[in-house]
Amino acid sequence: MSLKPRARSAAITVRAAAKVNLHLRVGAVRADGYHELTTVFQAVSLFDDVTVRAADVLSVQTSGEGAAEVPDDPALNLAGRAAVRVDPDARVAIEIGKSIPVAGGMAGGSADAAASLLACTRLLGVGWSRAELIAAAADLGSDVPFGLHGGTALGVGRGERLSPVLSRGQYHWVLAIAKTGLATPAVFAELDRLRAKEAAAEPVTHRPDDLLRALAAGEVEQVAALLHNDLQPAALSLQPTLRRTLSAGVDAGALAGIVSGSGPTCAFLCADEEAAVRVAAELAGRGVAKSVRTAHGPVPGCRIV
Ligand SMILES: C[C@@](CO)(OP(=O)(O)O)[C@H](O)COP(=O)(O)OP(=O)(O)OC[C@H]1O[C@@H](n2ccc(N)nc2=O)[C@H](O)[C@@H]1O
Ligand SMILES: Nc1ncnc2c1ncn2[C@@H]1O[C@H](COP(=O)(O)OP(=O)(O)O)[C@@H](O)[C@H]1O
Repeated sequence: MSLKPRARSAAITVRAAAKVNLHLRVGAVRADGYHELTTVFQAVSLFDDVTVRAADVLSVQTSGEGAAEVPDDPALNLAGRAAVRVDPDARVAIEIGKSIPVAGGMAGGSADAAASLLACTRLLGVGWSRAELIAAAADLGSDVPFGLHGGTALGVGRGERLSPVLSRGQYHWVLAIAKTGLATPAVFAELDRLRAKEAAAEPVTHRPDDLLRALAAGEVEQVAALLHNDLQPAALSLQPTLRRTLSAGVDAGALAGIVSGSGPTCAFLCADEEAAVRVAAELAGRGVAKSVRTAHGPVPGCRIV
């Protein structure tokens, strides 16, 4: 007789959002190999859908944007690993419908992990508190707690310790999705290499008070002027063609452009929705990206649909 918690419903689908880092300062390498960082995340309206149902064995199937680059082995797929974190003997079939670019610096895998955690706890009737859910998320990856949280948040530590940020208004983005991805560890390693070469001063990771004030006031132009990413030089060093993408977006009328997290997706903040549609059309015509999307933020974190 099985002592496993019983499945309570046939299938649960959780929708999970992508993120951009409005601000990302990378500090020193810690003893555990991670970098201390300070970041401001904003969840944006590109979504993956993760559906979990009871099954005989654990499996993961991915469809949609970039599915061929996502591992289906549950031991490698972050959504499969999340299911095992909920129950080491989880017998669930996980289906991921991807819209978030893979290895794009938009935390798609982390979003899927967060969605799978939420879906599996519900499906398997695991009565975790919110704190237990967040702790499991942090075990799975630095960006996973933000996948649950959504909205706008300040992240410290390795990015997993979050506090909510007051943000007024909607921000309209154009996302230029690159032909090939960048692996997050490689981008951090490239930053270390560049810093060692330049004998740079000790990096600073203090709270970005000016940006937090601009977000609270809903001043989009001010937010655009304050976008910052310490990983950008490393991403540009690994994919030099991104320089052309960044200038093309600004030439097309965006207020500012930035590499999203570890890249290579370039995110352009626009004055309003109309401007974003114009910039997206112009950028698509220049052929500097595999695809161009518009999105707005902030949007909520994982939710059951
Ligand atoms: C850079 C950021 C910005 O939000 O995300 P992406 O842009 O890649 O999505 C995050 O810091 C990534 O978060 P996540 O993708 O969850 O990373 P993890 O799985 O925790 O770590 C993957 C690898 O990235 C490096 N890493 C990550 C976080 C951190 N604070 N310091 C690091 O050095 C380490 O090499 C680590 O082994
Ligand atoms: N569910 C998943 N979705 C996407 N990538 C995944 C997933 N599970 C594991 N991966 C692996 O993680 C790598 C980085 O994933 P992703 O989260 O898309 O990028 P980033 O860290 O740049 O935001 C991918 O190249 C892939 O090999």
